[in-house]
Amino acid sequence: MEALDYHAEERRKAEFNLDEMKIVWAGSRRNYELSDRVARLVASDPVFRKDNRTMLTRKDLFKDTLRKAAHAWKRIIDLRLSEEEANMLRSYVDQPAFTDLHWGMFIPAIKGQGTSEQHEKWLPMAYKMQIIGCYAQTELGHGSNVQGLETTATFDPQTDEFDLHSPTLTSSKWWPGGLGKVSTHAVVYARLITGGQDHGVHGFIVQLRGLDDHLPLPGITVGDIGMKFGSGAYNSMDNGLLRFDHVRIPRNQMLMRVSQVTREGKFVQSDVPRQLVYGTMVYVRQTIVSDASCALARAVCIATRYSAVRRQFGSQNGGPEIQVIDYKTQQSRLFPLLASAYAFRFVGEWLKWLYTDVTQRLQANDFSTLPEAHACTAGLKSMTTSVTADAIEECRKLCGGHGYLSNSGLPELFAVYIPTCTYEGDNVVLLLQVARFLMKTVSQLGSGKKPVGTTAYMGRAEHLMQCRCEVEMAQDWLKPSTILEAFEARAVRMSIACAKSLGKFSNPEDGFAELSPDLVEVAIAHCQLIVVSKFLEKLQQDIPGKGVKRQLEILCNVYALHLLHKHLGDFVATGCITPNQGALANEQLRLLYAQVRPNAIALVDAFNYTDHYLGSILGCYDGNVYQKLYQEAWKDPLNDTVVPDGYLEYLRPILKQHIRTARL
Ligand SMILES: CC/C=C\C/C=C\C/C=C\C/C=C\CCCCC(=O)SCCNC(=O)CCNC(=O)[C@H](O)C(C)(C)COP(=O)(O)OP(=O)(O)OC[C@H]1O[C@@H](n2cnc3c(N)ncnc32)[C@H](O)[C@@H]1OP(=O)(O)O
Ligand SMILES: Cc1cc2nc3c(=O)[nH]c(=O)nc-3n(C[C@H](O)[C@H](O)[C@H](O)COP(=O)(O)OP(=O)(O)OC[C@H]3O[C@@H](n4cnc5c(N)ncnc54)[C@H](O)[C@@H]3O)c2cc1C
Repeated sequence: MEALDYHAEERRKAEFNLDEMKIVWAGSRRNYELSDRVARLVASDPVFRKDNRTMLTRKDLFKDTLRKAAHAWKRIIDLRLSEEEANMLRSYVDQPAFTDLHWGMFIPAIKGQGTSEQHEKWLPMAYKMQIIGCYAQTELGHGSNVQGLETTATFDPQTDEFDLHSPTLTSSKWWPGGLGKVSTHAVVYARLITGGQDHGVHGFIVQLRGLDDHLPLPGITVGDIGMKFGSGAYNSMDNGLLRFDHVRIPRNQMLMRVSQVTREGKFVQSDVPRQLVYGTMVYVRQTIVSDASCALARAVCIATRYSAVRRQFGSQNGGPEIQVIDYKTQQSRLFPLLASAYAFRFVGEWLKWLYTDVTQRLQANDFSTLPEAHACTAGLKSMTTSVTADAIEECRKLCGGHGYLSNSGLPELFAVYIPTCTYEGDNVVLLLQVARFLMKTVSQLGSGKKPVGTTAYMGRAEHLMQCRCEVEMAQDWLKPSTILEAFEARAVRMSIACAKSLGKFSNPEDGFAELSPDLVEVAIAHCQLIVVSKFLEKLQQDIPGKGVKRQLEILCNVYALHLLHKHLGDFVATGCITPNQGALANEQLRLLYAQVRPNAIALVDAFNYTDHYLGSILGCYDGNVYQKLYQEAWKDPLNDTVVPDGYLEYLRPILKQHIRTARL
């Protein structure tokens, strides 16, 4: 018997080839096939069940995480999965674990900052998971200010060793994932001291626990920092604390690609810029942008499918009520998020390319694109994670009361997702880095140095400062060049206005501090321009499949025009557009929503998420929401007994007292 599909009618409405859209979303046919196979593999494996995890105690959740990680590793070995497939498998298991940090930061830190001898020694053990590592940078007293870290690594020429020490309470390492209970090793960031001189923060490979008994090595105090936001959620991770009491490590465990310490204790700074010590963060920020599109797509998929099932008001002659997805307000809240998911997907693809390019250049000692890579990864990490975190909460509200149920999947997704706005760089701190980069670019405009890459538009500042938007009718807003010029003009005008204001301060640092809220806005305008322009560039590509390109054009316009509507103040205040042109953009936006509507369900189907990965009754593929909610309610442990525990001790006496009082 064919299973009932409550979305069948919605799916029939789609005006594009879904299979081709799935490939666009995945990046290529190969990626699609790989990811589809791995997602199904995880979904069909009972060990990876996750429907009960919000009910587990912290200890049970942690043990469950260890069990899943061990099982995942077994599957990876047994099935001889490639590194790419293994990463996919871990991400579909969808439970934050120490392995994220081992593969995502410990290994990349050694690869990026270690010498070839260090690669040869450490990487084979790490790849086989004979050692498990984490990334121990943040301290109790300092996270954002990396140069403010206090842990010391003092070279002792007598023994050819470093002495790792935590001199203060605030120097305790605090937060590293995987550190609390699992990691045998860590890349520890500490101030390098040689001959009494402080050379700033560098990375060191330090063994923390015995490989036979898992006990902390002498001089090491290590443990978990405690429960975090939400039930389940990120509590599967053992974020840890760590203190060193004069722990000795051999000299060759300092990561020495950027700087070296010789046998005699001489500090040698190579030609490689010191910022490469921050390289692992750049790598992870880049991956976080792609992950943002996945998390956003997940929330949007749940809210869209549920909005098509849910009906409220408007029944005519006893007929069905209106699907909430047909309310214009619902569309104006939901469809920009759907468009943003696609936009972040494409900018994530581009950022991956940029990162690969900069890595290849670094290997050839070309450091010219490093500032651009830093600004793009920092800015886009910040912008996409902030939008996604807010969007998950918006999707919860779009699902009304049922969105607040744990089994909607949204509370847990929110709790797991929100720390991305903080980790790997606080989002405001990162936007200020972008602003610095932009102000530097503006200051060099008259010097003959041509801005390149994502700031190339600033080379056309003269035109962009005085150009007038030519929109006369709503449909004029559909011209890519019109949209692009409006975003470029807004970004450049905001940058130059801020640069001028900065120029009024005698001390530039005072000016930067004073104007920092405006500078954050400038950075956001620049990042939004990048996302819009990369979406438009994507549309220049040959995109096969009936109606696929057309849908993407619609989504691109929704993305750009909803931003224009949201930030109308910026656009109008900088004189890029008139208030009337702003109103025309809004008119066009409404027309675009009507075009998205029949395709909405198919556009979220294109994410190809299994019900297992989505983990949401409201977002389940077949849309059989009410029956599933009803069945699920009875599985709650509170419903194991008809009369609850505690009735005799606490409820009955009150009720009886009531009866006694009534009798009086
Ligand atoms: C299921 C998942 C599966 C797989 C996922 C795969 C991978 C993901 C893995 C794990 C993810 C899971 C969990 C996440 C765990 C999170 C881990 C962490 O949070 S680690 C700790 C992160 N910490 C931070 O990000 C700290 C933020 N602070 C900084 O980066 C810096 O201190 C600063 C704010 C940039 C300031 O640094 P500093 O004071 O040194 O710099 P200045 O402002 O003086 O600038 C000097 C100069 O340097 C340039 N610059 C700064 N940073 C960089 C850089 N990274 N690269 C290149 N250049 C940089 C800066 O622009 C200045 O340039 P100038 O103006 O002089 O030209
Ligand atoms: C779940 C999670 C996992 C983590 N995993 C790891 C890990 O594996 N390894 C690791 O080393 N670290 C890890 N961290 C730590 C994380 O990287 C830091 O918390 C993060 O970099 C932010 O630093 P902070 O906590 O010092 O924030 P703070 O800098 O103290 O921020 C507090 C507030 O001050 C503001 N602020 C700070 N500086 C400025 C400024 N210059 N200008 C304007 N405003 C400013 C911020 O915007 C923010 O509002 C993790 C954190 C979390 C939450």
